[in-house]
Amino acid sequence: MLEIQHFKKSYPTGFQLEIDSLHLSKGIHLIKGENGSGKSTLLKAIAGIHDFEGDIILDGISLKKDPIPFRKLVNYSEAEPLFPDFLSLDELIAFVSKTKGANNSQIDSLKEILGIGDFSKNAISTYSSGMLKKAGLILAFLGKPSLVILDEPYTTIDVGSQKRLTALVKRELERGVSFLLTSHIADFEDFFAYDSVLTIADGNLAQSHE
Ligand SMILES: Nc1ncnc2c1ncn2[C@@H]1O[C@H](COP(=O)(O)OP(=O)(O)OP(=O)(O)O)[C@@H](O)[C@H]1O
Repeated sequence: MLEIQHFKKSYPTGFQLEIDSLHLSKGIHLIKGENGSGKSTLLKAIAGIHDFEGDIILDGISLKKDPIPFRKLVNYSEAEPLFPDFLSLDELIAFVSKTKGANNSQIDSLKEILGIGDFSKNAISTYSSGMLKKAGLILAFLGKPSLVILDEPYTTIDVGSQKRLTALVKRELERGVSFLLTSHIADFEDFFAYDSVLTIADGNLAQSHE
């Protein structure tokens, strides 16, 4: 499903993450690591958000050679999502739905699952932290992604929404969507039957198969 080749990302602060070669099979994968170890750095690169050395290939499509078709296949929910304050979530959903090919029935169903009520009509500037997280999450499920990246998906959302999110991830997995997740929740390793666990430490990544 996903191949990472000769990956290197460094920041002016001196932080560097290097992955010579990594293969992720179709399914669900967990990324673990301490604060500041480089999890979000890797996820942003896979989502095509920031530059890096090397290449990432999803379903045979190279991010470096074919960035637009690649990005159509990847959906990403940030740990701390930021959106323009003056837009409403409904406006964001309409925009992303056009690019990702989502229809109204998918939008309505995702809104119900994630507990997104009338607040989606209001400007982002009025949202609580949980509402903001739900905004990021719904956008990550729109259309027909091959890979959904969820960075800290459970932070700040209420317990009912957490349970429905878990069921949603399991349903989409059965439909053939792959997932890459991070979480600092203590027993998160028990939430899903991961196909592999990736551990980042000291700028390097190790993979173990469950
Ligand atoms: N835009 C940036 N510019 C410079 N340094 C950055 C930038 N983003 C992240 N870093 C640095 O890169 C390192 C890895 O950060 P990253 O956000 O990937 O960690 P993380 O594993 O996701 O952490 P956390 O668990 O706290 O979310 C940190 O040392 C951080 O300070």
